[in-house]
Amino acid sequence: MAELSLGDLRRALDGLTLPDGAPLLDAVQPTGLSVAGSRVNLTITTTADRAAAFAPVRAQAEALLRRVPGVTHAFVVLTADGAGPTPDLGRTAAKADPLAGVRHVIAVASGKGGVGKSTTAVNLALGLRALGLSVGILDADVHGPSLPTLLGLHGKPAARGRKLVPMQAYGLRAMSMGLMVDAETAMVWRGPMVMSAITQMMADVDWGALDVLVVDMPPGTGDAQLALAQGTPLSGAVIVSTPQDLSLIDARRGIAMFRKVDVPILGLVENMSHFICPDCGGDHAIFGHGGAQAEADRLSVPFLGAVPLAMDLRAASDAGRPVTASDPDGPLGRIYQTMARAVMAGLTHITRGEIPARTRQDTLP
Ligand SMILES: Nc1ncnc2c1ncn2[C@@H]1O[C@H](COP(=O)(O)OP(=O)(O)OP(=O)(O)O)[C@@H](O)[C@H]1O
Repeated sequence: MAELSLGDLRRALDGLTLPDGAPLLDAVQPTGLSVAGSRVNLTITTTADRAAAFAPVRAQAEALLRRVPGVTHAFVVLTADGAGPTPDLGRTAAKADPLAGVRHVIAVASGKGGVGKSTTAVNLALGLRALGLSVGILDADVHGPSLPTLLGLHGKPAARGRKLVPMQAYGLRAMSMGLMVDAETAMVWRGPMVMSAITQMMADVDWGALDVLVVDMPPGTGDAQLALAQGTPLSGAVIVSTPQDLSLIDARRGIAMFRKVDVPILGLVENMSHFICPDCGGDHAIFGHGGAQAEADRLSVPFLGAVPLAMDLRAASDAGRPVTASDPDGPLGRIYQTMARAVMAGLTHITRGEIPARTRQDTLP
C-alpha cells in the first residue's frame, strides 16, 4: 500500500475551524501531525481554559482523518500546554462506555522513576490472572513505555472498527501507549496533555469484559499524574517504592496524591528490598530493612510485600518472560501471587463498602 502523505492528511483537515473561526491547522505545530504505517497521530495545541471548547473539533478531526483512504486508525489529542488550571480533557472518554465492561481499574504508581513500577505492574497483573481473574494491562507511561519489552510484544495492535484490539500476552490483554503513538509525537506532550492522551487511549481500546485493568502510571506525582488519578475511574492504587528514605518520601507523596482525589490505597510494595546474591545465595539488606513496612504502618496502608533485587527478575523482564508467568511457583512468582491475593482482598473490601469506592459496586468472583 502507498505511504500516506502528510499533504493529503492536511488537506483532509483544511475546512475544519476552531471555535474562534481560525483554521484548525493553525493550532497544529510542525511536529503535530505524524504517520506510522496506516496510523495517524494529530496533536492540537490549545490552552487549559479553551480545552473543553476544542473537544468537538477534536472529534471532527479524528473522523475526517479516518476517512482518508489508507488510514486504519487516527488518534487526535488536545494539548493544553503552559500555565492554567488542569483541564478536564478526558473525563468523558474515561467514564464513557469503553470501560463499562471493566469491573476495577487499578493504578500502579511510584513517586519517582526507575523503582520497578512497570515490573511490579506486569507481575501483579499476572498474579491476578493466576487467581482466575480476567486481566488487562495498560502502559500509560507515554515517555518511557516498557510494556512491549516486559511482555515481549511485537508489531502493532489490530483495529476492529474504530477500536484497537488489545494484544495478548500470557493470558493478559495488553496495550501500551508506545504501540499507539510514535515516540516523536509523545515527546512534545506536556503535563495535562499526557492525561488527555491516556484517557482517550483507554476509550479507543476494545477492552471487552475484564475483572481488573491494571494501569502502569507515568512515574511521579506532578499535574499529569494527579489529573490522571482524578480523571480515571480508579478503584484503588498500588504504590511502589524502594527502601531508601528518599524513595519512601516520594512514595508518601504518591499516597497523598491519591488520597487527595479519594482513591483508596490498596497497598505499598517494597521493590529491590534486599539483595539475593546469585553466587552464594546470601540475603543482603543493602538499604536497611523494614523501611517500607514501617512507612506503610505509619500511613495506615497495607504492606503488599518485599521483592528482592534479583538478577533473575531483571533478566526475565528484559527477555519478555516475566517471572510470574515463567516460574509462577518460584520464590519471586510466589511473592507476586501473595501480592495479587492481597490486592484482590483489598478490592473485595472496597466493593463491599468497607473502604469507600469511588466508582464500582460489583463484587469480584
Ligand atoms: N526487584 C528487581 N530486581 C532486579 N531488577 C529489577 C527489579 N525491579 C526492577 N528491576 C529492573 O530495574 C529496571 C527498572 O524497572 P522498571 O522499568 O520496572 O521501573 P519503573 O519504575 O517502571 O521505571 P520508569 O520510571 O522508567 O517507568 C528494569 O531494568 C527492571 O528489570
